[in-house]
Order: sequence, then structure tokens, then C-alpha cells
Amino acid sequence: MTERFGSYQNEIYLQGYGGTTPAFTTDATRLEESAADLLEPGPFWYVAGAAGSGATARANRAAFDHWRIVPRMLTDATERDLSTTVLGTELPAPVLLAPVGVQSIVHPDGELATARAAAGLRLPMVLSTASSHSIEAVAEASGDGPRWFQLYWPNDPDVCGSILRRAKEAGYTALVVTLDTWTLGWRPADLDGAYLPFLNGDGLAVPFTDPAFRSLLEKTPEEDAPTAILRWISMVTGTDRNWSALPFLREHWDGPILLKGIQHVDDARRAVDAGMDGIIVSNHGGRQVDGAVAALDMLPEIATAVGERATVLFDSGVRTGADVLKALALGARAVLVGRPYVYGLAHGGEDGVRHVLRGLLADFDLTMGLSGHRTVTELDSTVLRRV
Ligand SMILES: Cc1cc2nc3c(=O)[nH]c(=O)nc-3n(C[C@H](O)[C@H](O)[C@H](O)COP(=O)(O)O)c2cc1C
Ligand SMILES: CCCCC(=O)C(=O)O
Repeated sequence: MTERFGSYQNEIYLQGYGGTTPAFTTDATRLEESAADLLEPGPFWYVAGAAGSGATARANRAAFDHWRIVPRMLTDATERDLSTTVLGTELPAPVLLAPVGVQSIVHPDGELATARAAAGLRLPMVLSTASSHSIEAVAEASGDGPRWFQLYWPNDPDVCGSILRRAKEAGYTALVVTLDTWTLGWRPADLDGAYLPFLNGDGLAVPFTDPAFRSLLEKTPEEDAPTAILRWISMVTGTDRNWSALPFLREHWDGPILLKGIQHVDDARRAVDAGMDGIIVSNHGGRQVDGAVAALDMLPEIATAVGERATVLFDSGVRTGADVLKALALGARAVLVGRPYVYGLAHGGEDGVRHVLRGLLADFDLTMGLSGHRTVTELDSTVLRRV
């Protein structure tokens, strides 16, 4: 039996006796609104923004509304066990922290604070290659907490190999390879503010601390930042990494590998045929292809096609406990959550991330119980109705 996450609800109500309320909202919509009040427009819109008209970001949310939970009564769901295992990592609940780069733009502690909050809850943090703190520093902050590493795949084999080696040595167990962001999508809010954090040096701690990357430069990044920044950007953009390059990753990583950004069932099959251990059905939170299909709308087909042979995870639009339940019922083994915990970080560093994650877990726990489910393995599409 794992911790009863739902008890966070009682904890909050009891605080009311002492005359206090949570430091900030438990509601996903208001959370984004209050982050807008808190942050400068540049960082806020970098996080909140999406590609183009925002159609895909909105569709990601709307897709959840087409599925409704059909609660069951008197099922003895008072004692719940939300735990699961994902590619060798034991999770107290089926939630991971999505890789989010440049977290120092919303809070100076950035990924270090996120790592501490995630480790305290034993939820895996997926560290981005675009982290504001080094692989090793985040590992230290994470302690014995579960951690995975997300790769933006440099086209220089020595640099790629060096980064993977560092991640492995620092205790990151699974590798997430993001495929949908080989160049940035058209993001009007960032363009209007002419705001790209990388050009300020944010999100470059991984290459800048990497000996293989540094050895390619005539001047160190400290001496000549612009040249180093542009060199790195050119290394991780472009389409010269393709399906036939996947064996390189296998040779340089001896743990599970997942491909992130899969949206078509044929790509899911191809990933699994190529020996990948898992995929993440995701459209990058609507930040890349405006007009792309909602990630949730592709999940059932993909999970049916490859779910027996590989681990299927999901992200893009998860905001509430009901969303977690729905994604699991539609075939995901676990979900990743992105923007909400970043808003938590903006509000209160480590404590802020913890509040957001505990809220999501409590909401999920109570939603499970009140709809009559004791374990995540019993969820399938029969618990939902399409409307
Ligand atoms: C500010 C920001 C930065 C991100 N950086 C990365 C990244 O470095 N690597 C990556 O694979 N995905 C990145 N993502 C995408 C997330 O991993 C995830 O796919 C997305 O946020 C999920 O959607 P959600 O925000 O609706 O939960 C980023 C997302 C945001 C909002
Ligand atoms: C190279 C892009 C890194 C950040 C990212 O993935 C995003 O802003 O969505």
C-alpha cells in the first residue's frame, strides 16, 4: 500500500483551522493566470505559449472533454494502490515530470528545485538537454530520487556520446529521445517579444559543461558565448538524424530508450520494430505543429498497435486527476506533466513544484476512488464513455 495521496486534501482543509490557505491555487487554469501575474512577459509566454494560433494546444485540452468517466459504486475502493512500474522504475503513481528546458527563466533554482520536489515524492524527473543546470548538479539535487534523461540529439557523435556517458554515470536510468523539435516551431508570442532564452545563455549548462563540446571550440563559452551558443544550436537542429541512426543510441546507452513526439501509428510501429523500449505519444504540448491532431486523439490507436510490445507513455494537456485517469484508460502506462509544475516552480521553487504535484496526485487518487477503482491496472476504455 502506498501513501494515500488524497490525504493532501485533508491537510489543506485542516490548514484552514490555523487560518491559512495554500500559498497558491490548486486549480490548473488559475495556476496559469497567476503565473502570468508573477512572471515577466518573456518567460511567461515562453512557457505558456504554443505554436501558431494555439489550435493544437487548445485541442489537447478539448480532447479530454470528449471522454467522460463512468463512476462505479460500492466497489471497495477505499484502499487504493496507484503504484506502477515503468521500464524498471518504480512509481508511487503513474506520473512523471516532463522534460522542460530553461527552468531558470522562471526561478533561479530551476531544475535543482524541481529535482528536489520530484525526489521527495519519488516521481521520476526527466531532465532536459536544455537544462539550466548541469547533468551532475541536478543528479546531486535529486539524490536517490528516480531520474531519466531527455536527449536533444547532437549530430556530433563525440558530443552525443559524451553527454550520454555523463547522464549514465550520474544515475539517469532511462533515455528519452525527443524527435519533434529538430527546429523550433513558429511561436508568435515569443516572436512578438523577440524572446529566445537560449540566446541569453539560458538552457545551455549541459553543452557548456561538456568536455567534448568544449574541445570543439576555439574560445571557451565563457570567453565567447555567442559563438558557442550558435555552434550548439546548429548541432541539435536539422534532420540528419534519422531512423537508421537509432543503433548509435543503443550502442551508447545501456538502459531503456523511449522516443518522444510520436503521433502516427506507423511511427510507433517503426520505433518498436527498431528495438525501442517505449514511446511517448506527445505533440510537445502544442508547441511545434499548429493544427496537429490532439495527442490524446492518437493515443488509443497507438496503444492498441504497440502497447503489448513496448511501453506507451503520454503527454500534452494533462492538467487534472481525471485527465490522468482518462489517459491511462486509453492505453498509457503513465503520463508526463509539463507546464503546471513549471508554474509551481515560478510560484515557490521546490515548495511550489511540490504543491502542484501533490495536488495532481491527490486529485487523481480521489478521482480513482470515487469512480470505483483501486489500482491503475484495472483501467481500460470500458471505464469511459465517448461523448
Ligand atoms: C517551457 C517548456 C520547455 C520545454 N522543453 C522541452 C525540452 O527541453 N525537451 C523536451 O523533450 N520537451 C520539452 N518540452 C515539452 C514537454 O516535455 C511536454 O511535451 C509538454 O510540455 C507537455 O505538454 P503540457 O505542458 O501540456 O503538459 C517543453 C515544454 C515547455 C512548456
Ligand atoms: C530546443 C528547444 C528546447 C526547449 C523546448 O523543447 C521547447 O521550448 O518546447
